[in-house]
Amino acid sequence: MTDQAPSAGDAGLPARQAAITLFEAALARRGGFDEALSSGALKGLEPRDRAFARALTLAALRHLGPIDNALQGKLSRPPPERVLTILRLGVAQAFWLNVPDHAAVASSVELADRGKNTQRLKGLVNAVLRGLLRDGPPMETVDTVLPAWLSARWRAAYGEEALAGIAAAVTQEPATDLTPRDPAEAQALAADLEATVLPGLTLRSALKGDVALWPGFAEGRWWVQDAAAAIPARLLRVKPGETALDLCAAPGGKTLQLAAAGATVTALDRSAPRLARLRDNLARMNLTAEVVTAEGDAWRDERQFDAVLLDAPCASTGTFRRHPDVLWASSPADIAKLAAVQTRLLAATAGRVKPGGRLVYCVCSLEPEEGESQVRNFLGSNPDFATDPIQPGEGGSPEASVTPQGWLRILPQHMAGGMDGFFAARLVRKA
Ligand SMILES: C[S@@+](CC[C@H](N)C(=O)[O-])C[C@H]1O[C@@H](n2cnc3c(N)ncnc32)[C@H](O)[C@@H]1O
Repeated sequence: MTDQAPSAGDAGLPARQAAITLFEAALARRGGFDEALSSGALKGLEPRDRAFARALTLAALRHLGPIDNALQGKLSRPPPERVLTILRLGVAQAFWLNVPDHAAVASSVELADRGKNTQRLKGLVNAVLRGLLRDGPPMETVDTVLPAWLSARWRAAYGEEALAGIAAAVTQEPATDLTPRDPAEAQALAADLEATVLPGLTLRSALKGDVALWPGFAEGRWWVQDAAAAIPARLLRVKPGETALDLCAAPGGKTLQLAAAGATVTALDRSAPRLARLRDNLARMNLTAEVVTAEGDAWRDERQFDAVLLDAPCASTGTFRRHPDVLWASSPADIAKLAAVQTRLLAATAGRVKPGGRLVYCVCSLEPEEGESQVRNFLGSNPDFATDPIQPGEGGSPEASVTPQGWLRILPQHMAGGMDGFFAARLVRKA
C-alpha cells in the first residue's frame, strides 16, 4: 500500500498517462520497464506524480495475473490493448494504491475518452471497472498469481509447497535493503534508517521515497542491495590486499562490497552505460576499482586473481519482487539463450583464477539451467576445480538455502519478509 496517490482530477492524469507508457513498455519486452524509465517516460512530472506512476505500474504488474483473471469474467472478448491497460491500471489503483473507487473509475474513463481509439469504449471501461470494484480484490492463488509456464517449471524444480511460498512472495511489496560500507556501522545506521539488521548485516529499512534523501546516502555510508544479492560477494571472503575480478560487474553492488572489504578490484562489464553507473557508485562510496569495458569471454588479459566473481547475465526470474515485469516479459527461449551465454562465460573464467584461488558463480534466477546445471557441467569439464561447500549462515546464507552439494539455492521465502531468488556456488581451483 502507498499513500502517494495524487487527486483524481486532471492533476493525476499525466501520472496515469505515464503509467500507461511504463506498463506497456514493461510487457512489450524484457527490460522494457527500465528502458522506458531511462528514456524519459516520467519526464516533466512532479516528484509526487512520478512516484505515483511508478508505484501504480509496479502494483499492476505485481497483481497482473489476478487482475486479468478477474477481468476475463467481465469481458466477452479481449478489448484493444490500450483499453485493457486502462482497465488493469484502474483496478490496481483502487485495490493497491488507496485511490478511492470513484476516482479510479473517473480517471480511467477520462483516459479512455482522451484516446482516439479508445473513446468509443469509455462506457465499457466504466461498466467493467464498477463491476470489478463491487466484487472486491481479485483472488490471489498460485494459479492466478504466476504465469502458467513459470509455475509449471518451479513446481517441477522445487515442489508444491515451495511453489506456494514463491507465489506468496509475488504479491508482497518488498522493503528496501541496504548494504553498509562498513559492516561495523550496521547497528548505528539501523537506528537512523528505521532498519532491522538482517543476517549478514544487511539493513532492511522501513523508510519510503527517494533514497538519495535518506541519512548517510550522500556521505556514502551504504548502498541499495537486496539481502540475497549481497550474499555471493561475501562468500568470496576477500582479505585486504588480495586481487579480485568482478567479471559482470555493472552497476556495481558486488564490486562495492569487494572494494569495501579491501581487495584490489578489477570490475569488467560489456556495457559502457552500466559501467558509468558503476563509476558513479564507486565515487559516491569513495572506493576505487580498475574499470574495464570488454566482453568477459574475449577480454585479452593474462592476469590471474585470488578471487573471481561471475554474476552472470540471466533471466532474472528471482528478482520478481522488485521487478515483477520479469514474470510477464520473459520466455523459455530467453532462459535457453542466457544459459548458453553463462556456459561460455564460465568456461572463460576458469583460467582467470589463480591456483588455490576462489570462484563464486551466481545468478539472480530461479531456473536450474542457469544455476545447478551450469556448475555441474563446469565441474565435469574442469577437474582442477572443486566445490568449497557454503556453510549455513555464512555471509547471511539462510540455512534452508544450502543444498546437499554445498551450493545455495535461495528461494524468496527463505527469509521472513522475503529476499530475491538466487543461486550461488563457491569453487576452489586446486593449488
Ligand atoms: C546480473 S548483472 C550484474 C550485476 C552486478 N554484478 C551488480 O551486483 O551490480 C549482469 C551484467 O553482465 C553484463 N554482461 C552481459 N554479458 C556480458 C559479457 N559477455 N561480458 C561481460 N559482461 C556481460 C551485463 O551488462 C550486466 O551488467
